Amino acid sequence: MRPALLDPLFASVTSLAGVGPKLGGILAKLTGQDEGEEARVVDLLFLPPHSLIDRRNRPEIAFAPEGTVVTIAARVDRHQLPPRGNRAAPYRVFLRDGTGELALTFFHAKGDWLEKALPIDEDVMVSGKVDWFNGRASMVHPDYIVKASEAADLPAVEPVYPLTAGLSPKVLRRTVDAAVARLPDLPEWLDEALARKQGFPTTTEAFHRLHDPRDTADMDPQAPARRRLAYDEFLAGQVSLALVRRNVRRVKGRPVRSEGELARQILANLPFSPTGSQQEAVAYILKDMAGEERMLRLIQGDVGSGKTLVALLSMAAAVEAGGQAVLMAPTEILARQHHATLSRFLKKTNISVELLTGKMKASERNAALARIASGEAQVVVGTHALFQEGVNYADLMLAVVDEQHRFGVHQRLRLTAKGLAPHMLVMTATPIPRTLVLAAFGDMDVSKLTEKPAGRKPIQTVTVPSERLDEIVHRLQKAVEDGKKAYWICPLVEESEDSDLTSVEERHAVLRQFFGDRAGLIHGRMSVAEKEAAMSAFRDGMTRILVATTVVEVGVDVPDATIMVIEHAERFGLAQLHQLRGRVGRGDGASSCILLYKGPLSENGKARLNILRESEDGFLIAEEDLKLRGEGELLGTRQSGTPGFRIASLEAHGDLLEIARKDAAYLIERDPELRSERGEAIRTLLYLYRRDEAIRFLRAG
Ligand SMILES: Nc1ncnc2c1ncn2[C@@H]1O[C@H](COP(=O)(O)OP(=O)(O)OP(=O)(O)O)[C@@H](O)[C@H]1O
Repeated sequence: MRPALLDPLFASVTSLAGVGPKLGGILAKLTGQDEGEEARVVDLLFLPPHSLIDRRNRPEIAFAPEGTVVTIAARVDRHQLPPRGNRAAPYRVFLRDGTGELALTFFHAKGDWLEKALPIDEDVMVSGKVDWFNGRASMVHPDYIVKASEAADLPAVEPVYPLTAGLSPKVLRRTVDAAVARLPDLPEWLDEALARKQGFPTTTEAFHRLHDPRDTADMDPQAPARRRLAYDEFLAGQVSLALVRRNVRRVKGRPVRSEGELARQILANLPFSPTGSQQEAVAYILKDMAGEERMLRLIQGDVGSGKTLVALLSMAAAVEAGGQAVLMAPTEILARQHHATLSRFLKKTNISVELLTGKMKASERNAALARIASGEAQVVVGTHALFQEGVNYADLMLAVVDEQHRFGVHQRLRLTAKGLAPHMLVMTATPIPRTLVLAAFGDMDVSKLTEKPAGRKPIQTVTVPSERLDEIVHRLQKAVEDGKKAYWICPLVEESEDSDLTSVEERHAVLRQFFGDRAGLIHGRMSVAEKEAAMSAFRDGMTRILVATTVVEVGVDVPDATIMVIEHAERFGLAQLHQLRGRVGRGDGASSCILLYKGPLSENGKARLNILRESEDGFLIAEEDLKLRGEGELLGTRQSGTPGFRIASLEAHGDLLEIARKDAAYLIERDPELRSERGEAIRTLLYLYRRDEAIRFLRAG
C-alpha cells in the first residue's frame, strides 16, 4: 500500500486552493494525463520550469532595454482614463524618474483599483516587460506593482513553466507552489556515501529548489537539485525493471524443446527464404527457450526487417512443444494485420490461429475465450485484451510483445502477475541506442535484425518545398495510372492547434478531385471497422492513394505500396519519419519517399531532413535524432505515454543512469522483497515516481 505520508501528494489537484474543475482539466492536459484521468498534486512537482525571469535588473526608465523584463523604481505622475464609451481604449498610468517617462498600460482595467495601487506622487516599483514605441517606453499589464517601501516583496527571480491554453503563468506558478508546499519529509532512499559523493541535496530540498530557483545556475541540468531528481528518476525506473527481471526469472523457465518440424513446414510454404539476421535471431530465441531460465529477450528490428516471421517461428516452437503462444500488438489494426498474416503463413500447417481484441462482439469473444482456455487455440493474436481478467490460457509458453514503445513495463508485469510464466520476447520497431534500451527496458538480452530481405531496392528520398505540391500531385497521377500505390501522410490536427497544418480530411477532399474514389482516407478518429475497411480497400487496390495521419506509422504492411508522401515533414521526429518511410520499400518494387516541407527551414531542420535523405539505416538515424532532439521525442513519449523521463535527460545525466543501474541491481540482490529500512524507503520512491506496479506484484508473488 502507498505510504500514508504520500497521501497529500496523491490527492487530486482540485484539492489545492483555487483549483476548480476547469483548471483541473487544463492541468490534466498539461501534465499529460490520459483521457478522463485527473492530474494529482504529485504531477505538478514533475513539471520543471524551463527558464527564469530575473527581476533584479533595475535600470532607469530611459535605459530600460526593449522587450526585456525589468524592475523600475519611479514616482506616479498622472492617470489617463480611457475616453468614455470606448471600451477598447486602455487606461494609462504614467510614471517618472530622473531620466524619463514610463506608461503603464491596462486594458479593461478597474479604475478604482488602479487609483489605490498607484496613487499620484507615490514612489512605487513595477516589474514587467518594457516596450519602446515612437521613443516612448511602456509596460503593458505589469507583473508586479508594489509601494517602494514594500520592495522586499518582489521576488528576485521567478521560474517560468511551459504553458497551455487557458492558463496564466501566475496561476500556474501559484498552483505549483501550493503543490510543493504539500511535500512531506521523505525518508532517504539513497546510500549516504553516494549522496555525499555526488553532493546531492535531499529529494524534498531538491524539489523546493527546482521550483524556487535562486539563479540561472539552478536551471543548469547539472545543478545539484536537478541531478538529484534525475538520479531518483533513474533509480525508480531501474529498481522497477530489476524487479520485473528478477521475477520473470525467479519462476523457473520451462525448457521448450522442438525439433523444428513446424518451422520447416512454415518455411517450405513461404515465397522467400529468411535472411541471415532472421535465422540468427530465431536461433538465439530457440536456445533461450530450451534453457532452464525464462527467456527475456528484446528484438530490435529496423523497419521492414521481418520481425513478424521471427515471432512466428518462435511461436511455432512453443506450439510444437505442446504449448500456446501469444502475439500482442499495440493497436487493434496491427493485431488484425498480424492475425491475417499469420493465418496466411500457417495455412498449410495444422496450427490454429485465434484473434482476441477488445472490440469483438460478445459471442465471438466468448467462443475465442473458450478455445483459448481449452488449448484448441494454439497461436493467439490480439491487443492488450489478451491479458485482461477472464482470459485463461490452457498452457501459455511464449508471449511475444510487439511493443513499438506503446506498452511499457506494466503490461509485462500484468502478464507475469497473472501467474503465467511464459518465455518473453519483446519486439521494438524503432531502433534505439543502447543507453535508451537500458533506461526503458533494463538489462535484457538484445538481438538486432540489421539485414533487410534480399531484393529490396533503396528508397529514393527527396525533400520538396510545399509550394511544389501541384507538381507532386501530377506525378502521382502518372504513377497511379501505372498501377502504383501511395500513402499521403498529414500531421495530426487537433481542432485547437494552429490551422495552417493540413488536416487529413481537407487534403483528402482535394486529392479526391484528382483521383476520385481511388483516394482513400484513414485517421485515428475513425472507428475500428472504418479503419479496417480503409486498410483493406488500399491493400486490395480499390483505393490507390491512402491519405492518412500517423496511424499508419506503426507496422502497417502493404508490400506493393511504393510511394510515400509526407506533408510538413519538418514537424516530425526523424525516427518517426523513418518509421513512416518504412511503410514503402517492403517489396520488390522501387520505392520513393517525398518529404514536403514548409519553408524556410532552420539549419537544424535542414540537417535533419538531410540525414534522412542520405541514410536508410534506422540505427544511425536514431543516434542522430538523439543528438538533435533529445530522447523524449525519440521514444515518442508525448504521443504514446511510454516510460519517458520527466526530469532526467540521458544526454545530461547519462553518467547517473549507469550508477543507478548498479545501485538497483545491488539493492535487489540484497533485499529482493524491499523489506530493509532502505527497501522500505525505496518503496516510497517507487510510489512517488509512479513505478509502483512492481510493488503490487511483489506482494502478489
Ligand atoms: N526473408 C524475407 N524475404 C523477403 N520478404 C520478407 C522476408 N521476411 C519478411 N518479409 C516480408 O517483408 C515485409 C516486412 O516484414 P514485417 O512486416 O515482419 O516487418 P517488420 O519487421 O515488422 O517491420 P515494421 O516494423 O516496419 O513493420 C513483409 O511483407 C514480410 O512478408
